Amino acid sequence: MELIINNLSKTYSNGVKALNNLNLTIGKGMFGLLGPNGAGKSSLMRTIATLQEPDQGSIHFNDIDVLKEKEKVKRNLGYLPQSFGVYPGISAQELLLHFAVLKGIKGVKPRKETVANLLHQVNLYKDRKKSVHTFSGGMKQRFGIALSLLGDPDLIIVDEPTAGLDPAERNRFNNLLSDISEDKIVILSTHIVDDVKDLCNNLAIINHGNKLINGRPSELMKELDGKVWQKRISKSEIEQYHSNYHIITSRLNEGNMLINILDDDHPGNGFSPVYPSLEDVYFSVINHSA
Ligand SMILES: Nc1ncnc2c1ncn2[C@@H]1O[C@H](COP(=O)(O)OP(=O)(O)OP(=O)(O)O)[C@@H](O)[C@H]1O
Repeated sequence: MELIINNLSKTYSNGVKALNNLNLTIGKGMFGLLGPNGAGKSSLMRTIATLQEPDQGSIHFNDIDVLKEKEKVKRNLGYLPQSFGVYPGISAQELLLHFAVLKGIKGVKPRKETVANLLHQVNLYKDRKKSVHTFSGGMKQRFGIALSLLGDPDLIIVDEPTAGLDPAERNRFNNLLSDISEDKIVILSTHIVDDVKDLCNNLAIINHGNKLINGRPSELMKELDGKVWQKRISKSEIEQYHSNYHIITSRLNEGNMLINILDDDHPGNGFSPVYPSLEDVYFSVINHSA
C-alpha cells in the first residue's frame, strides 16, 4: 500500500504558492504532516482527497491515478476535514446510517451492523441517540472518524483533528487513530509536534509549500544528535542569548528559561549537550526556512 506524490504545485489566484513542487512517498501506518499555519497542509490534504486540483504534478494511490480517477479514490478514502457541519436534531446513529447509504453500503441489516460496529469502535455507542450538534468537541471528532471509516477505506486523511480538545479527549482520539492505522494509510495533518511524536512512524515537515524534511521521527532526532545544547538562563537574559546564539526552543522552567540552541560545536559558556527532541527537529528546520 503506497501513496506517491510527484512534483505537486499549486498557486492560488491571489498569487499564494501553497504547494511548491512537492514529492512524498507515504506507506502503510500513520504519517504525520507537520507545519505551521499556512504551510500548505490543508491544500495538500484537499488535493489528495480530490477536492481541489493542483496546477502540476501527479498522485498515485496503489494503482489508482488520484487526479484522474476521482470516483475510485473516493470509494477508498475517508476524509476528516478541519471542521464539518452537522444538521441539528439528527442523531449520531441516523446520520451514520444516512451516510452509509451514500457510501453504497447495501441492505438495511448490513448498514445497521456497520454503523453499530463503528459507534462501538469510536466509543459513542451509548450516545448514539443524541444529536451530533450537542456533542463535545472530542465526541464530534470521534464521530467524524466513524464517518470517515464508513466503507472501510484504505486511505484516511485527518486535518488538525486534536485542535481544541482537552488532554483526555486528545489521548482518546489519538489512541483511536493509532488503532485504525494498523492496516491503512492514515495521514495526520497537524501543527502539534507531540501528536506526531507519539503516533507516527513517518513524517514530513512542510513550510511555504516546500517539503523541508522527511523521515522516521527517531532517525530525524538522531541526525541532530551532537548539535543541540541546553542552558538554564534568567528571563532577563533571553534577548542577549537571542543575539548571540541560534535558539531553537525556549520554555519557562521553575521561573527561569530553559533554552535549546543549535551549534555544530560545543558552544561553551555553561551549555550542556542534550538529546534532540522532535520539537528541536521541527523548530530547527522551520526557523531555517522562515
Ligand atoms: N482558496 C484559497 N485561496 C487563496 N489562498 C488560499 C486558499 N486556501 C489557502 N490559501 C493560502 O494558501 C496558503 C496555504 O494554506 P493551507 O490552508 O493549505 O495551509 P495549512 O498548512 O493548512 O494552514 P492551517 O494550519 O492554518 O490550516 C496560506 O497562505 C493560505 O492563506
